[in-house]
Amino acid sequence: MATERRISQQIRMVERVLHEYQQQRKIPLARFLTGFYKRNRQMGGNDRRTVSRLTYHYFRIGNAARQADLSTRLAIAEFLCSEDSALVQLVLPALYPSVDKPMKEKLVLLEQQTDFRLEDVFPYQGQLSEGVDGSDFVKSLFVQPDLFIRLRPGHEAEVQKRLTEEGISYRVLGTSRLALPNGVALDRIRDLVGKYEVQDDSSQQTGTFFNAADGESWWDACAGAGGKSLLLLDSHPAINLLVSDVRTSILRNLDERFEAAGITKYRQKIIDLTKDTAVILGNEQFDGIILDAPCSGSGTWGRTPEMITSFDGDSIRQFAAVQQQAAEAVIKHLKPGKPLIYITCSVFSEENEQAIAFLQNTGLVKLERAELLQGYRHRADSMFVARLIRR
Ligand SMILES: C[S@@+](CC[C@H](N)C(=O)[O-])C[C@H]1O[C@@H](n2cnc3c(N)ncnc32)[C@H](O)[C@@H]1O
Repeated sequence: MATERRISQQIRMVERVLHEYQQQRKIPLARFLTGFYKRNRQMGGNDRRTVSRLTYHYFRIGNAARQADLSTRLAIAEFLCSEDSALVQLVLPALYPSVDKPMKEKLVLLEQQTDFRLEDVFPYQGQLSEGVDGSDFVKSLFVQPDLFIRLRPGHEAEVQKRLTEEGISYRVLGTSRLALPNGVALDRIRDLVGKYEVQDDSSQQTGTFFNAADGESWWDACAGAGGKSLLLLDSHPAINLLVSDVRTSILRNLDERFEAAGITKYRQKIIDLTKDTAVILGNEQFDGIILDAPCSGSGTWGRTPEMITSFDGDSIRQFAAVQQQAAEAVIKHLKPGKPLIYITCSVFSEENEQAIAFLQNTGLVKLERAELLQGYRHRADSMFVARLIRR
């Protein structure tokens, strides 16, 4: 009975979270929850963890079973996304014995016994890129992706040794790639700062498209906090790098990250790629340009499932317009025969292969290689990357 009361309280708390979150929808759920718990200090650690889990699961089922009342909907989401749940036991007792069954079986049971329909979860199935299996992609949204780190050159053995000493479990994916359970507080291991980078596995894979050479000059034109730049510099330390972004604040994060990594030799500028870049760059020409374009982020929604329902589908077109404009702007600064690396963390064709088709149609570039990195198949982000050569 005590458990029943506790679960009812947790459901009411989730209701409050959802109601308050509705008012400020623009911020990520993770940030909202941090603020919510600060305002509700009476909540204990267990309640916080449960409320966070329930809220994330609620968003993971997107638009499915929308007509169901909150407790049923939470139970459906819990059934699908967890291997055990007191809430399922209470609200959907007939399904509870199957809560630890494989997802495939659970989906069949849910569709037989509730209003849940897989096709209702993700509203943009028709807009997916070639090479994305719609059904597998949607199922990946029910699972929290892993945390991936890239071990910086020379520190591979030390980082693994320290993780083991700290009792942190990890999977080795390659000489410098590790997968860890999400939520591991790595930053508390102070002596490892600068020796690894938190970087999604697909993001790390984009580096195989760079193929730079010593002495070349490269421009990371949407550098953000510098994830791709660090990847580039770690494999090609002897290049000359310009980093730019439209946001000053994010470039400050980049500076801090570069400092921690011991990287001091780079140029930095604030450049808005939707404006005339010649004002700042003159006619400077580069041997390689990375355009990690602003995008819908739909390949990362396993980490931010609140986006499944809050994303405005019309904005895909707006992102695509900015991507085309930005790519045309940077291509002007590329030497003939040299590569533009176009990257998105989107699974939408309008931001991916259609952007490439547009750029090829300008006659300015030819496509060397493109790939949809199917992170959704192994608990990572999904990304698109293309290498285009300036004619
Ligand atoms: C996908 S993020 C870059 C992530 C970064 N490359 C990394 O690996 O960590 C896209 C970046 O594009 C920047 N951006 C958005 N609009 C822009 C514009 N008009 N001109 C230049 N940069 C822009 C954003 O500020 C954001 O940092």
